[in-house]
Amino acid sequence: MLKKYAEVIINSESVALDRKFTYKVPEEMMDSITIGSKAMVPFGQGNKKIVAFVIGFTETIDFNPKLAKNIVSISSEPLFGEKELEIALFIKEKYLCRYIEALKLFTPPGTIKGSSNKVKKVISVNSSFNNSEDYEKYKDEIELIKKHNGQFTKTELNKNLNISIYKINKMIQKEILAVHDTVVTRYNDEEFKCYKKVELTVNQKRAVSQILYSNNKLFLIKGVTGSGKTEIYMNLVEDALREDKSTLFLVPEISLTPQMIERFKGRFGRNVAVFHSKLSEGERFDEWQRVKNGNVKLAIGARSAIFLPFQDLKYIIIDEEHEDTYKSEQSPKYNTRDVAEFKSRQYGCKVIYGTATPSIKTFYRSLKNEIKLIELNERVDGSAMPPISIVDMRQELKEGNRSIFSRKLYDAIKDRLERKQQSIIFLNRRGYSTFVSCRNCGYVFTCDSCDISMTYHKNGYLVCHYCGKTKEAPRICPKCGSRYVKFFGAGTEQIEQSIRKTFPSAKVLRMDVDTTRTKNSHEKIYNAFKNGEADILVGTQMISKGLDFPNVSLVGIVAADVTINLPDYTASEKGFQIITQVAGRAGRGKEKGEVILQTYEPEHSSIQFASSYDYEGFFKEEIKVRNLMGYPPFSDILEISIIGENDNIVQNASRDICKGIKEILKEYDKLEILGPSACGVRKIKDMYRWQIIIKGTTNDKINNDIKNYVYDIIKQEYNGVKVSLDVNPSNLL
Ligand SMILES: Nc1ncnc2c1ncn2[C@@H]1O[C@H](COP(=O)(O)OP(=O)(O)OP(=O)(O)O)[C@@H](O)[C@H]1O
Ligand SMILES: [Zn+2]
Repeated sequence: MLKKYAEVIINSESVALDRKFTYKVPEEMMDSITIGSKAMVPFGQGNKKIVAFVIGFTETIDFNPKLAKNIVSISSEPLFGEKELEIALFIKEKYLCRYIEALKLFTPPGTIKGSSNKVKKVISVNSSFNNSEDYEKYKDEIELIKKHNGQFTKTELNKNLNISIYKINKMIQKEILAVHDTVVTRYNDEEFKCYKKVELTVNQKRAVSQILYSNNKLFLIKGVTGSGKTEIYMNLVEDALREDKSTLFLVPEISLTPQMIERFKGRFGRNVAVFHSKLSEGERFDEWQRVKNGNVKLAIGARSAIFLPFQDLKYIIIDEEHEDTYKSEQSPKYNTRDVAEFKSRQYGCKVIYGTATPSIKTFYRSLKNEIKLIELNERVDGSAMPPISIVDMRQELKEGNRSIFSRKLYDAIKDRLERKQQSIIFLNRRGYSTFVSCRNCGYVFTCDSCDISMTYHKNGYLVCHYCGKTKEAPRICPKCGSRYVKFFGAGTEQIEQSIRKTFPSAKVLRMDVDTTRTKNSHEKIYNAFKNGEADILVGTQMISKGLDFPNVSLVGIVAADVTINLPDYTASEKGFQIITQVAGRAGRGKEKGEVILQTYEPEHSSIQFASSYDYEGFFKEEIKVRNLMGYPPFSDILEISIIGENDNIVQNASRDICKGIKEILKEYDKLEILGPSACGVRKIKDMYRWQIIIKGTTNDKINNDIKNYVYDIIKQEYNGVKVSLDVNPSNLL
């Protein structure tokens, strides 16, 4: 086709501009313009030049050709290719986002703004230099610099090799030294200790060859904690490398632990790209380029790494498959699993899901043979799974124990301290006390901006975990003036404090959002615990997965109830998963492991099944409930959130929208429309939140019809209100 006209998407967040625009391609550009070209185009009345992305070509247009404007210029290299465009369009349709949002997923970080390689001016000895008189004079410096040719800048030479700036300048003047630009690598180039290859167990070998030789494209490795899944992944990476092909290894953000990177870089060398949200834009740019240039054949990354520009993928591995973080919560609200499977269809690569506790949906798909199931039911060393004993905390209270620790957990911690073994104490709640209330009138201290109680932190402040607002902890109730202000519930801070008090000799570390804010803090805590500098690690879900410390023989779950009681249809699933995962941290070395689980609801099915490591039992029961209630995997969910500053207006808008949607969906009697109702947390950051939920067998067309309708009514009638749509959100809170 002649590239007479180009269809472009304007780089703008405005909903009104969310469509294709057509521009004329000047003749001199016809050869170089392609899909993915970044173009400058004149726009609007004033013909202001703005950035746009080329997504297609056409020979005819449906308006007066005289009105077609010319593209002004294009970038020398396209930012994305046809395959990437296909995925972007898939995401736009399925996850109801705008063109530009979907396209931006594929543009290298910062390139729209004009980021580029970082260069610095380094110095080396001029290759043509041969003046013996000068050589004698500067002999020492020349020899020194030669050893580090092209490595240092002027100031670095001065600092590292102790040569005066004056001398350096002089030598440059005399053309002994030459200055030139070099690209600075902004990725971590650290060398890691070799992570030795091991002989695979029979089960691991079987898993690897099933993946290698089967015609299936999708696999689920369901392997108990400590069954050696990582080693299987590494064998796949090697298999790809043998053919000079690439592997993408995805992990949840919080599992992107130093341990993981250490292992992969220790096995495969420095040429491993690492990609996650804590990197700076420059670092992300450089990693992106390394992949694009084919300089790395393996990337480890969190969700967004799925968009790295690999063209020769053989495997996409998704570790801890059950994790929520594979679903994006911001627009585009894509599900990484869907994108991976789309890529599999495009490139023919295999997708491997791995976890000890598959999500209900993925396991269900494996039973229907959409995904090939591979099971590993034993730990690598054949050791038993650490037994989980349940402690009923109601009974403890009855018998006069008011402490956070049951007697059993107390004894176990004490025992490990004596035997110089390590313990992990888990509580999925940070802070000191979960909420503060007045015993006299019942007043609960809540955040002014959010409909949520504030958490007491040890520094004497109340903190809102939704918006981060703080206020000084009160002594007197602001409502009734009483002095009986009491702190309820425990968080990780209090656990830490409590352990320090009860076991003064114990060395304790804490890992949660509050202790890992700075860049390398996570790594420091991890290393300290690994090196045996502490006896006890206290933490939230951050410590629940992936960690492999052989000296940990005790895991204490302080209050399992926290994880199973969220008002959401996935609560049981999440509860089961997290208990199993944390329990799996125990007994991974020579010592036998033990898990003590404290709860007020020992009869809860998640707790019962988890305590006997009975995934199948749990699944059977949960899938029944889902079927009965019509929840996924038996339906799809479209969640429409309506958000605004004024609760009344938000409610009114929600009702109107709901009415309209009922009208649109009236032929689809199998779809259930729930709401409008206030969200689980009704107000966050001063914004009121309502939701409408559509449940049933929806499809892209229905969803897009609803999207268009909703955006229209908002535009026309409810200017101050925002809506967002989410397809199969990971929870409905
Ligand atoms: N074939 C093997 N021989 C000896 N040791 C092995 C072998 N495979 C794995 N290991 C070791 O077993 C331990 C557990 O493996 P790994 O961390 O991969 O488990 P996992 O299945 O990923 O568990 P989790 O789900 O808890 O993360 C590691 O210390 C690993 O080095
Ligand atoms: Zn708040």
